[in-house]
Amino acid sequence: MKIGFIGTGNMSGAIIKGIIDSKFVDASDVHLYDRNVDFAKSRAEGFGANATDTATELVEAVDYILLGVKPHIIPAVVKEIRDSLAKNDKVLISIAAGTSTESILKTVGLANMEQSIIRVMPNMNVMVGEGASAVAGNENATEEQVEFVKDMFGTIGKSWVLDEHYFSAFTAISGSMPAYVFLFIDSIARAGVKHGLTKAMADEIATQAVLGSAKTLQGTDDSAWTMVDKVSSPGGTTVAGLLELIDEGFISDVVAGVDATVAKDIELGKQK
Ligand SMILES: NC(=O)C1=CN([C@@H]2O[C@H](COP(=O)(O)OP(=O)(O)OC[C@H]3O[C@@H](n4cnc5c(N)ncnc54)[C@H](O)[C@@H]3O)[C@@H](O)[C@H]2O)C=CC1
Ligand SMILES: O=C(O)[C@@H]1CCC=N1
Repeated sequence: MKIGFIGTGNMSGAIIKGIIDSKFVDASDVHLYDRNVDFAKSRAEGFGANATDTATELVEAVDYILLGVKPHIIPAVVKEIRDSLAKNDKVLISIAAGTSTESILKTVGLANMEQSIIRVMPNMNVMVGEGASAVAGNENATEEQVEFVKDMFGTIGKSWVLDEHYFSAFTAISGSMPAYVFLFIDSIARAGVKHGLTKAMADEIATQAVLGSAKTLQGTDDSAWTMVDKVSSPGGTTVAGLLELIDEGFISDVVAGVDATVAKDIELGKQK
């Protein structure tokens, strides 16, 4: 299968790197187009992939087209490629936050074309093969097409087929989550600096501690909460810090952050 990317910024770049590194696709079967044509060309050169001068040229060249542009740009891009889509049996993939498959069909008049659209919410960690991506097909997408896209994201992390209804929640606890984890790591490291470590050393230690904790949790049947108990020795250091964190609002702060992310995703959807 040939896969095309319209918009080759941060997220597309992470996905392209992931699917080429994992050998899901050969670089020669990847085609890139960006409004900034020179940028797409240099990206393509770096990956050993192809670049096109127009979006319609890209559509002609591939089987699956991933829209890697910001949510508000989606209608303009789909309008641009609508005629090429109509002539061919191509599958559209959208990774845009707050953008339902139905809104893509409606806003750009694809509704009469039985256009297959597959919505994916990945996260930045696809870059290192550790993404967490949700996949949902619209009513025109075949099971085979949905499976193909699930497999594509499954080679660069974990992927689940998920009802679109849950995409806002998924965006909050996965799509946006790397930023929140980076903030957590930075906060931990900063605390280390307060207590005398260098920032470089503290960054490295905090990153490894978070990585190891995630791996430990993945490797056990115990819940996160049970693991909290296992680290907390009676009368020890952990429980002292834990109670202070909870007292200072750690749990409710995290939930409030997730709530705000969900609300923004819903708001983005309404702006269409
Ligand atoms: N950054 C992230 O961690 C994640 C982003 N997303 C979604 O991915 C999408 C892209 O986000 P980023 O990669 O962060 O944005 P970005 O700003 O890094 O990349 C967007 C690219 O689209 C190009 N572009 C703009 N207008 C265009 C047009 N008319 N035709 C062709 N190319 C055009 C820009 O030149 C740019 O290279 C968004 O819809 C976002 O919601 C989803 C999950 C995670
Ligand atoms: O911040 C955003 O809107 C995108 C969606 C998930 C991660 N980045």
